[in-house]
Amino acid sequence: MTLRQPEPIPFTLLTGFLGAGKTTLLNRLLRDPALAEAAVVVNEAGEIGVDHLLVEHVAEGVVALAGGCLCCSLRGDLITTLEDLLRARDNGRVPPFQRLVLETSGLADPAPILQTLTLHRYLAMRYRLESVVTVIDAVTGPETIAAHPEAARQAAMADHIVLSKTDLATPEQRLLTETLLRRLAPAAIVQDVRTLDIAALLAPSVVARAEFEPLVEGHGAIRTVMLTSEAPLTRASYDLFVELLRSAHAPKLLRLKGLVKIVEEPDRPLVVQGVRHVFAEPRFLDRWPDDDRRTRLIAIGEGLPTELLAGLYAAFAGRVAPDQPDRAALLESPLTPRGGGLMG
Ligand SMILES: Nc1nc2c(ncn2[C@@H]2O[C@H](COP(=O)(O)OP(=O)(O)OP(=O)(O)O)[C@@H](O)[C@H]2O)c(=O)[nH]1
Repeated sequence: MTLRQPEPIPFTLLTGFLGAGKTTLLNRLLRDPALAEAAVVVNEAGEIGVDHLLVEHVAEGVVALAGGCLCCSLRGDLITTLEDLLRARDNGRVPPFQRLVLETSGLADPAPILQTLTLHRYLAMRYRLESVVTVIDAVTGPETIAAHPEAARQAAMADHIVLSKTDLATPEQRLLTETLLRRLAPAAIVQDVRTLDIAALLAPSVVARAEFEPLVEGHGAIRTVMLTSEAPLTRASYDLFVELLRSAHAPKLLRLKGLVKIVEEPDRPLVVQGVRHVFAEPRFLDRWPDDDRRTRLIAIGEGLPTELLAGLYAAFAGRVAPDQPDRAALLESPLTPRGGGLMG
């Protein structure tokens, strides 16, 4: 009697630069019946990830791989995670998921991740790479690609590109992004997120993917700072904290995201979502996604001094809602760096 090889599980790599819209897209995909039986692995560069908390709907099927970047320090962890998932599936400890989606951190170079998965004998037998889906911000895409080699690689390795923020882009910005993508990824199928065809997005790639050597390890001067705090902020202090970060440091603050503990709403965390100077309207989750009820913020920027972000947060957490004179004082405070400050 011969043992039948199990069918390989289709696997989609979801990538895109910091804040491009990967998690937003993932949440949308996971609501689609085509992905109802998917396992999801989310990687983040911070010591403690928050992205997996922001992935809705599949709380139990989401595995977070935080603590480093998959393309640098976490390759071994990725192998272990994917092996563990298979074992749990084979033993019936998790439902027999029919697809794997791996969301990379925004700074990941996809090449070493693909190499890890395609060169590993067992994983290559059990998972079949179906496509690389790259999310590109239609507003900031060209600027990001010009400044960050990781972003250029993510675009160049895509089978499918999803253009996000097309609702915000001017016709000129969009044209510039599309023109650049035609040069960088001529074979990729480009879709607007607003008119997304999910079936087409999940279809196996038919174009042979070019081989890429991994980038040199590390991501230059980009650093991730994780802030955790028991101390809650009042809603007014939160608004001021963000206003300060945004006005004084946005040029070098690539990403700020996480959950904030708010005095007035102890049972619901406030979700912070900032990409450069653009901050989404903050919203409360219905409840804390896990037992950890601390503020957890991740800031990613060029040369971020941890102490300053923590100091700024502490300055706001330590006071009740500042009134106008206090606010003026804070804006003048030495904690409020200017010209090459927090991120400089
Ligand atoms: N207007 C608009 N906002 C969007 C769109 N896609 C994402 N966003 C917003 O952009 C911000 C970042 O989105 P995320 O989905 O968290 O981006 P990400 O790529 O997962 O971010 P990282 O994991 O930090 O790299 C959030 O505030 C989203 O609501 C879009 O198509 N239009």
